[in-house]
Amino acid sequence: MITADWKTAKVYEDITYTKSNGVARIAFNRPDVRNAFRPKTTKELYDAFYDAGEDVNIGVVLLSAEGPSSKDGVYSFCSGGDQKARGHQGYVGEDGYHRLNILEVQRLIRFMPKAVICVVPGWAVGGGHSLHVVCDLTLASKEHAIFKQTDADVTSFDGGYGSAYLAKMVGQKRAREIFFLGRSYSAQEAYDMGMVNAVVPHADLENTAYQWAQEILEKSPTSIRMLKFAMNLTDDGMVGQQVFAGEATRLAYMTDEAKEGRDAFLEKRKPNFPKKWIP
Ligand SMILES: CC(C)(COP(=O)(O)OP(=O)(O)OC[C@H]1O[C@@H](n2cnc3c(N)ncnc32)[C@H](O)[C@@H]1OP(=O)(O)O)[C@@H](O)C(=O)NCCC(=O)NCCSC(=O)c1cc(O)c2ccccc2c1O
Repeated sequence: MITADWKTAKVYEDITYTKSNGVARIAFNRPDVRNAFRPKTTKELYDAFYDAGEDVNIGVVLLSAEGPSSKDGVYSFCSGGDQKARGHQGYVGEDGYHRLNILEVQRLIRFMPKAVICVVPGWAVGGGHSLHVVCDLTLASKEHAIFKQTDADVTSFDGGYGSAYLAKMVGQKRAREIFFLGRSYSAQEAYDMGMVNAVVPHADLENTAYQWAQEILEKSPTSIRMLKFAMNLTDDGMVGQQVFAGEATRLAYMTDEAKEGRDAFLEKRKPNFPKKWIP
């Protein structure tokens, strides 16, 4: 078992960002408001996820949360958009613009060629629930994780991955129940529905996520990225095909054929491709 030795990768205001032995950990850090995200939070999340995606030494990302709340000791993963920052068109940032830019973070998680594990130590609500849905894997605290969709209470519906992809995961009837009734579900209930990979004692949650990450890091990086994009493909339509095909193009670039095509162009001659049509 490898013990994590987290080193700060960058200092932010609303999140923490650390790295250890091939793993990046990005964590919400507004526990007193159940880790609700405001535009500053989503901007920081985007920046950290982008960095983790670009870092060739990072193979797995954990999306987690700091806590508990200093006010009442309650643990949370994320309670979605900060309703105090909500204006009439979106969530209002320091620049005064209204944004729904958590969707950009969702797309970054979805399209990054690395596994993203969601670590849920407490409440996963509204847009926080949708974030867990879009991550590749979810581990949940046995004692404190609670899954709840409040979108229909606050007229803010995630009509993309948060709902449609959830339905693929737990089935249409359960997904409609989750959104239409807005009930709370325990980690075990979420596991039984198929939207959580493991229910873990709270004290072991972070370490378990780290060990799962280490197991993934032992696998072939090319296989992990191709498998992730293959599993995304049918649900992501033409964009899913584009992302998967980009990886196929990268593999094709590595062949002698591709080198010959490039060199022939640069040398202003006809390409002499190897005449081998593999069966
Ligand atoms: C999460 C809760 C169920 C927890 O309930 P509990 O009783 O344990 O805690 P309190 O309610 O007392 O909260 C403690 C403290 O935190 C503040 N707080 C909690 N959540 C938020 C929040 N989302 N925004 C702002 N502040 C929050 C709360 O006010 C308390 O502060 P005090 O100062 O009074 O101590 C419960 O808190 C809860 O239901 N929270 C709200 C959940 C919610 O409705 N979230 C928004 C859903 S919509 C959304 O997230 C969303 C965002 C997007 O950007 C989208 C973009 C595009 C499409 C869809 C989007 C989307 O759906």
